[in-house]
Amino acid sequence: MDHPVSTDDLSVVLGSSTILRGIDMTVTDGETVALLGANGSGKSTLVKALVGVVPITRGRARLYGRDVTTESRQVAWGRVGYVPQRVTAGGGVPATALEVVTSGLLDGRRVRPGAAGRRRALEALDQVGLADRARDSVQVFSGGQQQRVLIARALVRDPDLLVLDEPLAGIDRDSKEQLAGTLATLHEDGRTILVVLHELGELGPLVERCVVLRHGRVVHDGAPPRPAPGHDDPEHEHVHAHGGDQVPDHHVPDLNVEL
Ligand SMILES: Nc1ncnc2c1ncn2[C@@H]1O[C@H](COP(=O)(O)OP(=O)(O)OP(=O)(O)O)[C@@H](O)[C@H]1O
Repeated sequence: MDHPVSTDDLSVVLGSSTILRGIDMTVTDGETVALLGANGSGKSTLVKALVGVVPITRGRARLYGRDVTTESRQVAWGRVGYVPQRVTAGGGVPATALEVVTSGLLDGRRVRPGAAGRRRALEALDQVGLADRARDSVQVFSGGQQQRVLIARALVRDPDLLVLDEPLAGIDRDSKEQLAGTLATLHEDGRTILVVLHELGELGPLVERCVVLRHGRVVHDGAPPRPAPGHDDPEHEHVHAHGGDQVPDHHVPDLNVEL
């Protein structure tokens, strides 16, 4: 079975630093997996290595069974949508939201995506709630709106595997909920989603498995950390009896895995 993502003893050294150490990770068809970990634990480097942006020093990474280093030309890149961590969608080049999203369809062979492609790009913009801004320059967009344009750019290929690096960072609450809804629909459709997150947040209900990195190693791979019973109840006051005294309990209850 060729899984959407599999890594085998993957290590990445950048400069003189070992960033990832012996990562074994598999994402199976239709799964939604969150990649969690503290700042600098290597989450972005791992997804960059998976999509061939960062060179792999040892071990291997495969997408749909093809080695991203040695079989790069055979990898089904058309099945993969990648949303990098918060970069500007404009890149200094004046372009409308529609142009940026349409460029996600270009694969080096087709010079112009044509009317069908533009229709598809409009649908993708609609999925992120920006259809009405299609013809505006992304340079005037807010950071969160630019992020949504980049997500639309990945969605326009109708990918089977979506790899997103902190897609909700810097996005307002309504847009987060909208994007969570879009990802939920893709998940129900059977797509595979690997998403780098700081906290489960709005995507919590969607995530089936968490891989937690610390100092470039996997320290947890399994069920999402769940709040202790009752702690996710908004009415819960986090006050427990300790030897007869009521002592306020200020620990953060929603992530039991130490990051
Ligand atoms: N090109 C590079 N050269 C050297 N070190 C790098 C390079 N890119 C990243 N690093 C280092 O690798 C480590 C992991 O970075 P990475 O961006 O993967 O972490 P992260 O878990 O995604 O963090 P964050 O949550 O802050 O985005 C960091 O210490 C970073 O400084």
